[in-house]
Amino acid sequence: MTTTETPSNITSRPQPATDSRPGSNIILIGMAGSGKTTIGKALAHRLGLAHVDTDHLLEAWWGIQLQQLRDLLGLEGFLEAEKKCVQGLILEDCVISTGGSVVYRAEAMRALQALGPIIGLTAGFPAIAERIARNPHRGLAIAEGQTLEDLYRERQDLYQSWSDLCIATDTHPIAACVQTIEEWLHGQKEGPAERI
Ligand SMILES: Nc1ncnc2c1ncn2[C@@H]1O[C@H](COP(=O)(O)OP(=O)(O)OP(=O)(O)O)[C@@H](O)[C@H]1O
Ligand SMILES: O=C(O)C1=C[C@@H](O)[C@@H](O)[C@H](O)C1
Ligand SMILES: [Mg+2]
Repeated sequence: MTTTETPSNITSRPQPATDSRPGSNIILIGMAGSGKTTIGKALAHRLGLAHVDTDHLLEAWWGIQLQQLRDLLGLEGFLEAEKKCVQGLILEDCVISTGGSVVYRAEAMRALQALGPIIGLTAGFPAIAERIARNPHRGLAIAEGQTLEDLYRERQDLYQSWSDLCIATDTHPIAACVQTIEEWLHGQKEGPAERI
């Protein structure tokens, strides 16, 4: 080791290996309750990949639940913490489920784009409202005075514009969503990537 090298085993973050394959992950985005965690786990299992959920990383890093973190940091602070978490990801061959609010930070989305194709999970507002009501402990990055429907409408174009593929999770069961994603990924390996 020369004197200019940083001892990588002590303080520096691990860097991607020189033979790393950027883009080998699969990223899921979508509204809270759209199924990022559920489909992410099932897809990872199906493909034999590891599953990483950035919501769980944030909770582990801060040691508190997401809604508590949102309350502690405020909306902007939460979005910044989520962005930093995503920008710090160094991953290969993982299915990455994200938080619903990650689309509010373009830098975070560009970091995700570098990690692999982005799949947007969609569902109509009634299904999202029902799924969120079923799990009231689910955190939400919602501004004061905003309704869930406002939030849903505000985000639709964002999710769509960052997605390489969109899959409806309210009209297809989990296994069918996983199969469609798997087939699409297979097609991507054979031909050039296409935004649909
Ligand atoms: N086809 C489907 N795909 C995914 N989830 C489905 C489907 N049908 C029903 N569900 C249900 O919808 C819910 C989706 O919740 P999940 O926690 O996976 O969403 P999420 O996008 O990760 O939300 P959050 O952003 O809050 O983490 C689960 O209760 C799941 O069982
Ligand atoms: O859609 C949202 O606003 C959120 C969804 C969750 O995944 C968490 O990332 C967080 O609670 C915010
Ligand atoms: Mg989730």
